[in-house]
Amino acid sequence: MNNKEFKIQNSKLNIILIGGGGHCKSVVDVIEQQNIYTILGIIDTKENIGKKVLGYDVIGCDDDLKQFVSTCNYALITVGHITSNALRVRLFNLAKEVGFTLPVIISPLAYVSKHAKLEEGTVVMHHALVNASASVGKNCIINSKALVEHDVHIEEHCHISTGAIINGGVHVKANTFYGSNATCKEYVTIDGFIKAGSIVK
Ligand SMILES: CC(=O)SCCNC(=O)CCNC(=O)[C@H](O)C(C)(C)COP(=O)(O)OP(=O)(O)OC[C@H]1O[C@@H](n2cnc3c(N)ncnc32)[C@H](O)[C@@H]1OP(=O)(O)O
Repeated sequence: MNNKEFKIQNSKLNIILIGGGGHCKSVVDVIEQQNIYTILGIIDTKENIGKKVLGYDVIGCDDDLKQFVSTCNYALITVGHITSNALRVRLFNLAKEVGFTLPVIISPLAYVSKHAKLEEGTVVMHHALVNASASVGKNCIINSKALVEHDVHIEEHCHISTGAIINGGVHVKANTFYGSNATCKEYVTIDGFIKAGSIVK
């Protein structure tokens, strides 16, 4: 390794991922492509400590979170959200409480307008598009190939699933699950559980 490579590797920021299931795997891929953070390990249930997710060690469970803050400033909630987001919300609040910073993670394969605003702990996955004047609250998942159009306002703790379309000016209330391939009329308000493939008018 030459000097330049060494400096680049050491200038990367450490992050831990909280939740070691399927969504975690997709987020690992985004973070690896982004090449800004070094994944120190995964937090999952006690039974899974010592196992690996895509080569990264499960290093602890929720109870251990506080001990990692001194070696790692950054964390992201990588538990998924389909039937309920209660666990994502609880872990987000816990991570904040113990002192982690929850960054915005954007895939290098996504497009996020410089006129859009994203809040802490939100992830924008591969090939998603967030257009001008859109805003996305904290701890949201904008999943692969989702389209969030101009002037959309998404409140906190929402999951906009794979391939979903949110047309211009729509307001998505907090904790909403918006299923894969769902679409909607422009400037409507969306709240709750929207099934995959729905049309919201
Ligand atoms: C990377 C990724 O994989 S992102 C994954 C994104 N996944 C999706 O978009 C699919 C989400 N699921 C759905 O939209 C629906 O389950 C469907 C459309 C696939 C099936 O719907 P239906 O056949 O009409 O089934 P039904 O209405 O009985 O609901 C089935 C499931 O939907 C979910 N569901 C339906 N309504 C609700 C609701 N109001 N709140 C929470 N969950 C609900 C539950 O998971 C339910 O499972 P259960 O059997 O444990 O209750």
